[in-house]
Amino acid sequence: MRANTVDRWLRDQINRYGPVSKLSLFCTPTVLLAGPAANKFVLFSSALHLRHPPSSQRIIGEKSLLDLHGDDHRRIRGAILEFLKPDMLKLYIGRIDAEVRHHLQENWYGRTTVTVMPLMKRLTFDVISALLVGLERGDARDALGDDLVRMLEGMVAIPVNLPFTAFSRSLKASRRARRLLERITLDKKDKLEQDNASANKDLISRLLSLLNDHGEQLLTNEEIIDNGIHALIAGHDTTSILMTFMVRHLANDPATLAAMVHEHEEIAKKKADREALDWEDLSKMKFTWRVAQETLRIVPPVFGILRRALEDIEFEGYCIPKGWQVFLSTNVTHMDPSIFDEPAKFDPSRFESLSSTTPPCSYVAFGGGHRICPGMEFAKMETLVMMHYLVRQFRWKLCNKENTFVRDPMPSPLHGLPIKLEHYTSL
Ligand code: HEM
Repeated sequence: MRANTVDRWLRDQINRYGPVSKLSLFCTPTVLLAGPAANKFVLFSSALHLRHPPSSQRIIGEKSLLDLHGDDHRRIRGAILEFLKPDMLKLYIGRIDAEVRHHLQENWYGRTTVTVMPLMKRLTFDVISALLVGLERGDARDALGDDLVRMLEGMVAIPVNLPFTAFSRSLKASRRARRLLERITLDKKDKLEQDNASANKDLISRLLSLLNDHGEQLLTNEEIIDNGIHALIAGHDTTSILMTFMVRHLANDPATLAAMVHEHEEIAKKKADREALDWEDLSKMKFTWRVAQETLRIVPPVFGILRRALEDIEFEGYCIPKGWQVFLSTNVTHMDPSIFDEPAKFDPSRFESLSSTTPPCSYVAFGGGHRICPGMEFAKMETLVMMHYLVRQFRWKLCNKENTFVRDPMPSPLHGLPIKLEHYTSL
């Protein structure tokens, strides 16, 4: 998948054969769909089950949301949302703020060039490992970070467990990460039982403290571990890609950058020196979030959604046979000129009134329906906090003029996006 040819190939396929066509994916007959009606059909249908590359289940574990449906999916998703809902997330802005400042101080400040993508990955990992698993900075966090990278490398690999394959390295990393999460889970359980820890400290503590109607732990330890690993994986590359592509875009769009700087300076004016951002500050970053949404429209980290038909099912007069896959190309809809006027133009103002100007389900960067991304608010918080400090402290120029990216299957800019940095103000 080189130089975003996948996006182009999907667009050509849909232009040639229309919004419903056939192909073979992972050796399985697959219906390719695009458009708002297809988005609604796929995201809301209970006759289509989530399908993912076979290697990912063995890396993440069988009890994660990826493999669950119906009541089990609702129970675990509900538990995860107990942590990821805005009321809870409000409690964590200070910690995200501290991680972002530390990251900038360690990795950006005093440098003349940096490579953005690996740094954004490091930052998102630091934030999610602190808030989802409760790991402080140190060796255990670093080891989990290395294992997470290895796990991600094997997610779409051929699932053959032979020595020296990406898949076998991923499985080993997954076993190590699982052992670490198991130790952390048992330790937190002990502390919670002795009333020696807060149930709201992180996702694992929150999941451990949820009880069913009989007063028993709602989720088993295995469910907690598998879903902890899944949340780490789901939250790592996605948010770092968003922030990387925002940096790439802002380098060549002084008007958007100036509007963002203005928004953040207004917020900073009312803060004491070194005071952390709070929920109210984030609620004022409306323009910045529109810039993020527009970035996700043009370069969605998740460019397609895969499902499997549980029974024969009809869409717009076509029968999709039981067992077939459905691949929903979300990026093709995002770039459809009949829905988004001048789709290649970067225009954050589209998001001022998106629902009145586009058909429902046109914008699906975070999915939709019962599997809509539960980490959306979390990703929003991380992105807004990072952008607040970045645009106030730095100016930058791209080292590579070529404006392309590869998909593998997540998008990544050329050479990880090296930039020349200029320091604007100090921390
Ligand atoms: C810019 C950042 C992000 C983007 C673009 C994104 C996108 C998505 C999309 C499109 C889906 C739906 C996939 C489908 O229907 O098959 C999804 C699901 C999911 N995301 Fe995100 N995500 C982001 C950040 C996060 C974060 C930070 C977390 C965790 C803290 C997270 C956790 C999850 C989980 C657990 C699911 C599975 C939900 C389910 O199956 O019920 N995501 N995400």
